[in-house]
Amino acid sequence: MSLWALVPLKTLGQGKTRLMPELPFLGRQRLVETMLDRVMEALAGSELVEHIAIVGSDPDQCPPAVFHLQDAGHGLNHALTMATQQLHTAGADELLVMHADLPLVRSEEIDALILAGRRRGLALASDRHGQGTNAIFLSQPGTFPFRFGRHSLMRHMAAAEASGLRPALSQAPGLLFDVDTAQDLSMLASMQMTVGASISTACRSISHG
Ligand SMILES: Nc1nc2c(ncn2[C@@H]2O[C@H](COP(=O)(O)OP(=O)(O)OP(=O)(O)O)[C@@H](O)[C@H]2O)c(=O)[nH]1
Ligand SMILES: O=C(O)[C@H](O)COP(=O)(O)O
Repeated sequence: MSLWALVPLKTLGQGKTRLMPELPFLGRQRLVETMLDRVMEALAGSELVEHIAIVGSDPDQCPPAVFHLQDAGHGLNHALTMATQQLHTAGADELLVMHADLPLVRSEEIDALILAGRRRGLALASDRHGQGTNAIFLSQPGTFPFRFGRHSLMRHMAAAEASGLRPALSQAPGLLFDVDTAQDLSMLASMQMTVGASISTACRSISHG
C-alpha cells in the first residue's frame, strides 16, 4: 500500500482573500506560510503517511522532499481531481487530501482519521461549523468526486451515499479548526496556545485594528 497526502495550495498572495480587510499582503503571505509549515510538520510526523504532494501553481512554494503537482487553474476540485489521477498513476492506492490552513492539526489526529477511513473506505473531517470539509481520506482514490466549495460537507456526504459508503467523521480539534476569517484568527490568539510568531503577529495586527 502506498499512502499519499495531497495538500492544495493557492499561489502565495492569492490565498486567504477573506482576510484582506484585516491583513495586508505580507501578513497574509506569512500566515499562509506558517500554517503550511504546521501542516507539513504534522504530515511528516504521521506514522501512516508515506509521501506528501502539494498541488499548486508555484513550485517554489513547495518545501524540499514534497512533490509538486501543477494546478491548471480551473479551481480547487479540478486541481485535486487531476492531481489524484497523477498520483494514482504514480502508485498511490490511498489518499489523504488535507487543506493547508489547519494551524493546530496534529500527527496523531491525522493517523486517527486515516485508521477510521480505512475501516469505512472514506473519512471526512468537517470544519467546526459543520459546513466545510477540511480533510478527506480515500481508500480508493479516483472513485470519489471532490465537491469542495460552499456547504461541501453536505455535498461530500451525498456523494458518499451515492457511492454506497458510510464515511467516518472526524471531530478532532486540529482538523476542525481552519482559518478563514478575522474571527478565526482572533480565536486562535485567544486560545493562549503557543502559536508561531507569524500567527501571533497576524492576530495582534487584527486586534489592534
Ligand atoms: N491548488 C489550489 N488550491 C486551492 C484553490 N482554492 C483553494 N485552495 C486551497 O484549498 C484550501 C482551502 O481553501 P480555502 O479555505 O478556501 O482558503 P483560501 O482559498 O486561501 O481562502 P479565501 O481566499 O479566503 O477563500 C487551502 O489550502 C487553499 O490554499 C485552487 O484553486 N487551487
Ligand atoms: O469545504 C470546503 O470547500 C473547504 O473546507 C473550504 O471551505 P472554507 O473556504 O469555508 O474553509
